[in-house]
Amino acid sequence: MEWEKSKRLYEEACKWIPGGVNSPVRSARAVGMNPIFVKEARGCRLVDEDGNTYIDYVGSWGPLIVGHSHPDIVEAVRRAAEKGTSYGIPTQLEISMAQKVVEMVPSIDMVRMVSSGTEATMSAIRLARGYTGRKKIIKFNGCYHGHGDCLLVQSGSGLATLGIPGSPGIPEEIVMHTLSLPYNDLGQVEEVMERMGKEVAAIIVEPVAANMGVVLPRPGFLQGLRKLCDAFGTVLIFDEVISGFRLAAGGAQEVFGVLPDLTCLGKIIGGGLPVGAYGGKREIMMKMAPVGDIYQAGTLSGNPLAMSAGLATLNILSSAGIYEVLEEKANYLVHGLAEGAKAAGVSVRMNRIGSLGCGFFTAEEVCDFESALKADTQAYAVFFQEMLKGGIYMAPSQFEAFFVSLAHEKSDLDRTVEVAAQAFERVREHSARG
Ligand SMILES: NCC(=O)CCC(=O)O
Repeated sequence: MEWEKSKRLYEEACKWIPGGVNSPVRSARAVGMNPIFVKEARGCRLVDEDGNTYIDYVGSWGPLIVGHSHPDIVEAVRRAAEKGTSYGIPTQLEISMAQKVVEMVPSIDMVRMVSSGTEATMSAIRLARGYTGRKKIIKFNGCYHGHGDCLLVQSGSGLATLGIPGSPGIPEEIVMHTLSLPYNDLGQVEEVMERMGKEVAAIIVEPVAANMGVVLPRPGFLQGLRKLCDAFGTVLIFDEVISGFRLAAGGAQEVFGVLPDLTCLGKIIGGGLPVGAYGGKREIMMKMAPVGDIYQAGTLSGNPLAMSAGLATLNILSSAGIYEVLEEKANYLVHGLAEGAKAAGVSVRMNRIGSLGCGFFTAEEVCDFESALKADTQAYAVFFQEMLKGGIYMAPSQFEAFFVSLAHEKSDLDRTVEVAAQAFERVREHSARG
């Protein structure tokens, strides 16, 4: 496989864009490569500028659950664009979107659209603080809630890939109110809440952590957070930017039967266009301006193109049996991958829920950030490179998820398993060489 054109484009990009990328996670540095430059994509397939084709498991980091350039989405965006791309004036589309979200997500009574997941979490935190009149927030190590200042503490995603805990440029006065605790350790949360629960505005959590690889909540963890928030008058925020509409129509809260006070959404709700949303209990949401005095705004919030793409996606996801289909595809894939790793004698921990998954190159159970960080990132780099050469595009980091879409056919999954079997062999050879 040749990457001549991608290489040239990368060199050119680096002259004008820091690191050649508009988001650090797109860099392939951690896996010892340059990024590929995409020309186009359809279904589950990407085509790069050199004409190489890949089966894609990144899906734009989650939004493309129905696959690339799905005809319904393309048509919805085209129709919307013909009527204007943005007004900054309310549209009926925004009502349809709000109704759809309220119908699908169990805990949401009212919702506000924004333009990214980062905006959603920033706004939800402000709302929780404004509503409670408290400053402190609790988050969890390895969870990533976008790049807003007060949440960039012990974060996953690109920070985990780069091995950095936070970012210069964030004054300590801003993060002094953020406490980051180990994911899945309810005991520690209880202890902190006993001490200072009345000062804690919000507990924010990815109900399924998907930015340190994928880590599932232990039985009772989410329920325990709910109880603590009830006991101390703290707002429970689920960041379902990744898990929302991915695990089920109602996201992780539906799957685990735990209802947060506020939910942050993004990715799938925009069908591949820039979007975010936060919503929840009416009583809390009504504190937002212009009815209340907590402020949040946006030129492109509720953008008609994004609403149209999002609604078209949510309509597909509302059909009966869709999540069972996704479950079946992802289960099939993960079984195949696990068998390949076993046959090659490589220790891989497959963590999966629905069409969201990850393989950690470690023999130990991965249940939090600490155990995730024990994964062998060199082994992952070898795996990534071999998969890429075989025409399979995985996330260029051990600490990101893979996403199975409705567009992945059995033959695509079979091909993936076949390439992976070889890739695991290369990993074993590489490890044997030390
Ligand atoms: N876990 C990574 C993402 O969700 C993608 C957002 C980004 O570009 O940082």
